[in-house]
Formats: sequence, structure tokens, C-alpha cells
Amino acid sequence: MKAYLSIGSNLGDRGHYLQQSCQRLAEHPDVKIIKKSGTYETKPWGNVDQPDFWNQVLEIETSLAPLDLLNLCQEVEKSLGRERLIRWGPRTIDIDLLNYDNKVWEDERLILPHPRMEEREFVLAPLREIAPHYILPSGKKVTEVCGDGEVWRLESK
Ligand SMILES: Nc1ncnc2c1ncn2[C@@H]1O[C@H](COP(=O)(O)OP(=O)(O)OP(=O)(O)O)[C@@H](O)[C@H]1O
Ligand SMILES: Nc1nc2c(c(=O)[nH]1)N=C(CO)CN2
Repeated sequence: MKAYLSIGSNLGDRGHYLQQSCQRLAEHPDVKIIKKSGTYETKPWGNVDQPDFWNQVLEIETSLAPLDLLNLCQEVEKSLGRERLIRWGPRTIDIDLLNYDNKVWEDERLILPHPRMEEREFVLAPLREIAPHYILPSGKKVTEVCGDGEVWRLESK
């Protein structure tokens, strides 16, 4: 199954946390990273009184079921020192499921597609880069929509 993940960090060595989260996801035998966007430095969305983030979007191929993929993402967050303190607050690493095989899902643990993705330029900009034909929940193409927030693509090393 194809899935899209958004990863973000705004505490400590942000590049290290992004790189480590990719590595730990890819170490799972049932997860393969197919595409990885560049890294974007982004102004905090929601709670603005916190450091700037680095964000990326990944396209993966996985045979894990949606809740198993969520569990894996949360295990990786935990292994990288993520603490759930405040909603939309600072974090070493945050991994969100944007889309899983175009499934619509809604229970107490998981909502798909991610309900706030279309408002967030920190999601849309990297998604446009790796999946310009992506159709958003509103039915619009990702290239036709601009979310809130400033983002800058960092030069690759
Ligand atoms: N698509 C999804 N991806 C990740 N978590 C989700 C999703 N839908 C629901 N959740 C639930 O949201 C809960 C809170 O997640 P988290 O602490 O990462 O929120 P947040 O990143 O601060 O805010 P936001 O959900 O707006 O990105 C998780 O425990 C998870 O069960
Ligand atoms: N720029 C930016 N802002 C955010 C982010 C994020 O990853 N990047 N994550 C949030 C919680 O999901 C809240 N706000």
C-alpha cells in the first residue's frame, strides 16, 4: 500500500531527528521509503510561540495496516525522545499519517486523510515537490492550493 507521512522537528538537532526518523521507519521490514522531499524550514503553524520547524514529506510503500503504521510512527517518535506536552507544541519529532491508500478512516486513534493537511503549507510544499498530481481531500490538486504559513526549501548538502 502507498502512504504519505509528514515529519517535523523543532527541538535540538532538527536535521538529525528527521534523518533518524527516516532511518528507523525504513528499518522496519514492512516499510520502504519510495520518495523523500527536500527539507523545508517552516514557521510554526498553530501555536506560533515556539522555534521554527524543519519539515519533510515521505512516500512509503507498506504492508502494515493503518493502525500498525500509526503504532510504528508513535514508537519511532518515542524512541527519539518525543514528549506529548502541549497540543501543537515543540517536539523533537512528530510523524503524521497524511494518506494511506486513499482510505477514509475515522476512529479515536486515527483520522485519514489527515484533517488539517490542506491548511498547512509545511505539508503542502514538500508534498507538491514529490507528488504534484496528489488530490487533496477537497478534490483540488496539491499544485492548486496554498496553505497557511511561510516555508523555505533548504539547499541540499
Ligand atoms: N492522521 C493521523 N496521523 C497521526 N496521528 C493521528 C492521525 N489522526 C489522529 N491521530 C491521533 O492524534 C493524536 C495526537 O497526535 P499528535 O500529538 O502528533 O498531534 P499534533 O501533531 O500535536 O497535532 P495535529 O494532529 O494537528 O498534527 C495521536 O495520538 C493520534 O492517535
Ligand atoms: N511549521 C510547523 N508547524 C507545526 C507543525 C510542523 O510540523 N511544522 N506541527 C504541528 C503539530 O502537528 C503544529 N505546527
